[in-house]
Amino acid sequence: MDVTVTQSKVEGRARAPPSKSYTHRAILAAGYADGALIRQPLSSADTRATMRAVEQFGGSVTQDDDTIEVDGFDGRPAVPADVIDCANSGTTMRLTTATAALADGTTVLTGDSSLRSRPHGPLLDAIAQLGGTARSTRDNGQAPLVIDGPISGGPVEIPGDVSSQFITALLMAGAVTANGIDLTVTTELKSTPYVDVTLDVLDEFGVTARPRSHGYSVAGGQYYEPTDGEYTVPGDFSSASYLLAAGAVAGDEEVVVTGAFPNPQGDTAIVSILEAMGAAVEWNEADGVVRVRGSTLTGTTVDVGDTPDLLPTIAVLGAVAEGTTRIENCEHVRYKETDRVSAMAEALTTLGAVVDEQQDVLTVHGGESDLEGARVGGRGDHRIVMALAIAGLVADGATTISDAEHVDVSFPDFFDVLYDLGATVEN
Ligand SMILES: O=C(O)C1=C[C@@H](OP(=O)(O)O)[C@@H](O)[C@H](O)C1
Ligand SMILES: C=C(OP(=O)(O)O)C(=O)O
Repeated sequence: MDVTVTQSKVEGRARAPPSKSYTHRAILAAGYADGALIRQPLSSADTRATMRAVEQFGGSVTQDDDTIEVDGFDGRPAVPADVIDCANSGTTMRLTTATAALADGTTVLTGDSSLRSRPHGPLLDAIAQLGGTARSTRDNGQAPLVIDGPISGGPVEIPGDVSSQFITALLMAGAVTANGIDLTVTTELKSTPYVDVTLDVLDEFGVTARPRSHGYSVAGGQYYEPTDGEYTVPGDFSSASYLLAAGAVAGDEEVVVTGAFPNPQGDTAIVSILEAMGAAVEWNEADGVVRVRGSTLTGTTVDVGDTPDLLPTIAVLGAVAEGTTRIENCEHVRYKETDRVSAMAEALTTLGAVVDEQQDVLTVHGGESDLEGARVGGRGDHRIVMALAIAGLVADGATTISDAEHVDVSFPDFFDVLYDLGATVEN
C-alpha cells in the first residue's frame, strides 16, 4: 500500500503506543510461567507472532480490549505440532528459538522473506554448545531453523555484535533449565539496553539474572510469577520517536507525547538527541509527558550502538537540520527488517539530502530547503516507512511511501495518529 504525506504542520497530544520489546517479553515470560494477565500490551503483527509461538509450545492466549491473558506452559514447552511462523519478527524468532531448545523434540521456525535473510548463527552455535542441536536448513545461519532439545544449561560463549536478542533468548530460557546459563560475551555488546529491558521484565516476573564480568548469568530452576499474576507494559520510546521528531520538524504548536515514563529502554535517548540538535523539548519524567515544539535543528553526532532503532528517525532529523549529522557505530542496523543504513541513505538522497554511507557511519548533510517530495521505498520495513513519513511533513509537495501497511509491525495506528496531529496523509 502507498501512503502520501504532503508538507504539513502538526500539533496536539498523542499517547506513546505500548512497548513492543516489553510486550514480546511479557507474553513469553507469561508462557514460561503458569500464566499471567498482561495489561496495556501492544497488539501488532510482531507481538501476535509471539502469542502464536506461546500457543504452539502449549500455552493458551486470549486477547481482550486492553489485556492479554496467557495460560502458560510452566517452564516445560511442548514440542510444537506445526512449524512456528515468526512472520517479520526477529524478536519472536530469536526468543523462541531458545524456548524450542527446552522442548524434548524437534521445533521448526520460519518467517517471511525479510526474517529468512537475517542472521541467527550465533544463537544456533550457543544452543549446540549447550548440548542441543540447532541448524539452519540452508546452513547459512538463516531461517528456516530446526532446533532439537532439551538442553539443561551450562556455560556458553556468544558474540554480542550481531544481536542482543540472542542473549535475551538464553537468559529467558536459562531460568527454567536445570543448571542455569553462564553467558560469556566474546565481543563488544551492541543494543545493551535491550538486555536491561529483559532483566527488568525478568525481575517483574520474580526471576533473577545478572550481569557478570564479560557476560550475564541466570540460575536454573527458577519460577516465573509476576506480583498478583499481572504485568503492565510501559510506553514505547522507539515509536514515540516519530511523534517527537514530527513535532520538532513540523510543530506548529506543541506536540505532547504521553505515556512516556522513564525505564531501561535505550530509545529514551531520543529526548537528549533532540535537545542536542537544538529542539525545544521537555520531558516531565514524573508525569510521563514529553513536549516538543517546532524548532530550528542543527546537526549532531550520535553513536547508535545502544539505540539501533533510532537510526531512521535520526537520519530524517539530520536531513532537516542545518549542517552535518553523523550517525556512528551503525553496522548492526544493517541486520534489521532491511539494511536500514542503505535504505535511509537511498531514500533521503531521493528526497534531495546529501548523504554519505559507510559500513559503520551514515553522514547526512541536511537543510530543510533541500528536501523535495518524491516517491520513496518503505522496503517492507515499519521503521523506514514511519521515518520517511516524518520527512514527508517537511519536504516540498508530496512524498509517497510504498509498503506503508508495514506499520502494523510495531505501531498499527501510526498514520491515524499522524493525521489526528494535523498531517496531510492520504492513501
Ligand atoms: O530485544 C529487542 O526487543 C530488540 C532488540 C534490538 O535488536 P538487536 O539486539 O538485534 O540489535 C532492536 O533493534 C529490536 O527492534 C528489538
Ligand atoms: C528490528 C526490529 O524488530 P525485530 O528484531 O523484532 O524484527 C524493530 O522493531 O526495529
